[in-house]
Amino acid sequence: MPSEKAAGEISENGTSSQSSTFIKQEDLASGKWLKLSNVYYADPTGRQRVWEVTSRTTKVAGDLPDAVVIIPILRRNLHYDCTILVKQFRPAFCKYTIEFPAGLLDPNETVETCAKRELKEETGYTGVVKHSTPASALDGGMSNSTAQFLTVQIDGDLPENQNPEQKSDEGEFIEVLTVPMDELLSKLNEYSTEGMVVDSRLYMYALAMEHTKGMVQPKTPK
Ligand SMILES: Nc1nc2c([nH]c(=O)n2[C@H]2C[C@H](O)[C@@H](COP(=O)(O)OP(=O)(O)O)O2)c(=O)[nH]1
Repeated sequence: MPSEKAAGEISENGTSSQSSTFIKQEDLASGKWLKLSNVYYADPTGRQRVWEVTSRTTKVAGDLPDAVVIIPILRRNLHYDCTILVKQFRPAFCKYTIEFPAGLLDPNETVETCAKRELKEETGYTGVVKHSTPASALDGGMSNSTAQFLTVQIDGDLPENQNPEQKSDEGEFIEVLTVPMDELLSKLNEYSTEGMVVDSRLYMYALAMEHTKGMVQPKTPK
């Protein structure tokens, strides 16, 4: 027999019988790039709660994301399809990370223009946008930071992609890694074993590809 739901309990289709509501935001500290705030809200039972939240001071208004992440697909004649990754020192970890190319959206820039600009700056490649996600959460437990993920196809046989040259910003030291799609998960595991921190979205992308290959079968109900 189905049990009675408590107020605010999440139902089977994922909706709540009542919803949480925003009360107010109190800024605690602000630097040049990041802000720390307390967000006060009422939970579905009406009880007031508080959550510590970080946000970027560069956040643009509206539904635009903070950042654009590029999923590059490099196609060349007589080569397996590859993706392009970036290795860089991340002070938050004091370690090198492996990530998809990405960058913050400039004011008045479209996500497509940002994706092409960041891909060019970080890797030297020029490509065509094939797919775009909505703005999605990057770390919802601690930040309101969002990103759109754009799949960009790179024709590696074009003259402009023969000798790709980065256009790095001052203070940016990025190593470009070309990894065959087929070997992505095993390469990421290698990087991890070697002490690098692999970005979780990149990891999940590689893992999902393994799932679709049937090497790791998601369990389905019989
Ligand atoms: N959190 C933080 N962001 C910074 C700092 N300095 C700084 O420039 N930024 C912002 C502005 C930089 O543009 C950005 C660098 O982050 P990346 O993910 O590598 O994106 P990119 O490809 O460079 O746009 O972070 C800082 O000290 N802290």
